Amino acid sequence: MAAALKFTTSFLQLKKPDTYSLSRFPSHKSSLSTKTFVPMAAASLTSSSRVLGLAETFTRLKQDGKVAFIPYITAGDPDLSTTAEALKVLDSCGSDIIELGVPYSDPLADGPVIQAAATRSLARGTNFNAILSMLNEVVPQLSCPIALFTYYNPILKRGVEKFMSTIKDVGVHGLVVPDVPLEETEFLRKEALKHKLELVLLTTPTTPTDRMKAIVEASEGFVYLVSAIGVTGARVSINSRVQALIQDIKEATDKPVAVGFGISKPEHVKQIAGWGADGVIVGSAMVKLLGEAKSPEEGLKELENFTKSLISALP
Ligand SMILES: O=P(O)(O)OC[C@@H](O)[C@@H](O)c1c[nH]c2ccccc12
Repeated sequence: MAAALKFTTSFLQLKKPDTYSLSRFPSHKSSLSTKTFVPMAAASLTSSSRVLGLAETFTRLKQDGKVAFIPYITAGDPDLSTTAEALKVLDSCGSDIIELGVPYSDPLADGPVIQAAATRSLARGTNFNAILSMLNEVVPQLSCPIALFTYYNPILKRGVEKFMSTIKDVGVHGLVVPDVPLEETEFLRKEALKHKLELVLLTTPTTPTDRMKAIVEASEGFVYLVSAIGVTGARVSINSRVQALIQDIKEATDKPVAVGFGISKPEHVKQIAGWGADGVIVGSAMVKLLGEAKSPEEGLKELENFTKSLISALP
């Protein structure tokens, strides 16, 4: 899919930056129901212990016979303070990896829900530096790793080397770039490896076998299997071809395979886990709850309930 996506340079010049401050929320514990589960890992996190990376997370889950739950949300929608709380809610509910999207003005691979979220976030003035300062404060409070999700243009604007060192400094573990041209993937991968970042690559139902094999060979952390043709967005049902696609990938690599696109119900999660996926990725359904709620507090509560309903469907 990456090669199909032309890469654009129309990154919006942002208006008044959305400064990040948690002042709107008391400590997130009190903004969540008292029975909120805090995973043992978080409870036992000390200054000496560290958050596992993406590949390590899958290794640990596989040893426990578990499937990774990987939510995606758009940074700054409805605002960065809510994003900070949402990251903690998703972590406290037991998410294994969180994909955090950098809003972009030309999100070619995104459907209407995530496009609207990016538009709202950019209209608020969300910028990359504000996202970094939020992450700098929130990542140390999380027990699961963050995979930053960005289109290629914001990386090029900052410079690949500078981009990689900057996100590493705030504790990001992985990177997902859906529109990096195939011929530039190797360079991006080398720079990511230099900064101990895991660059996750994507394969799709229409990716030729030879190219899929090259992608899974080069992908770090896990392989992202896009389940459907087209753009992101909740689907009524999941393409039954995904089962065979997962097996094809597993014949080509021992790396974990996580499936995304369209997943929006517990039965989707159960189905994909039953097909042998090592992880499930849910974006639009999460983004919709957060971005379209009557208030941030309501959005966070709905996000918590929805996340728990999906995680409870995993083995
Ligand atoms: O939104 P969905 O259909 O649940 O799919 C996950 C997706 O949101 C997330 O992984 C993602 C957000 N934007 C993307 C662009 C390309 C590939 C993947 C993505």
